[in-house]
Amino acid sequence: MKRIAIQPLTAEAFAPFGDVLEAEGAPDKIINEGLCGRFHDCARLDFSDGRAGISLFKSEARALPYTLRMVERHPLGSQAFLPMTLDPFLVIVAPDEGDAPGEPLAFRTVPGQGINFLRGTWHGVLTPLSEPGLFAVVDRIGAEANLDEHWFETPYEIA
Ligand SMILES: NC(=O)N[C@@H](O)C(=O)O
Ligand code: NI
Repeated sequence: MKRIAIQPLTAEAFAPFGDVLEAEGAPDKIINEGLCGRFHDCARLDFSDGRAGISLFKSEARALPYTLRMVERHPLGSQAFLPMTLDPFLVIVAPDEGDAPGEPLAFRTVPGQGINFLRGTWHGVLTPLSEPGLFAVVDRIGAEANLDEHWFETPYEIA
């Protein structure tokens, strides 16, 4: 298997694939009588003609090295994963190369980071690294099929 090294998640490296949500640095606005900082409008959400929904995912943790067999994408909407714990998790994306994914990239979040996949971004399914893998997920709600999967001929080892 080809090995993919896990790198730290940064907004710059992730920008072609989505957004990193984190309350770092100066907030955009101080609210609530000066007791709260608002980090405003952090993600590029897109639900085409559907509507936004918030779901909760409670996922089993994965061990490293992680065998990546498949990536998926949602052609009709973005998908945000907002951890409800402070545990880092694994984020896997792949560039689109002629409607098929290219070589994946793997990132590890730091506590307090969430992510938003842009509409149509190839990504691995939710991969927590600790239990409970509890996340709020903001994505498109609609009756249409919104999932393309690509199974790799040869899996990758993520470590
Ligand atoms: N299928 C589903 O709801 N989850 C995936 O989209 C995922 O990215 O985990
Ligand atoms: Ni997804």
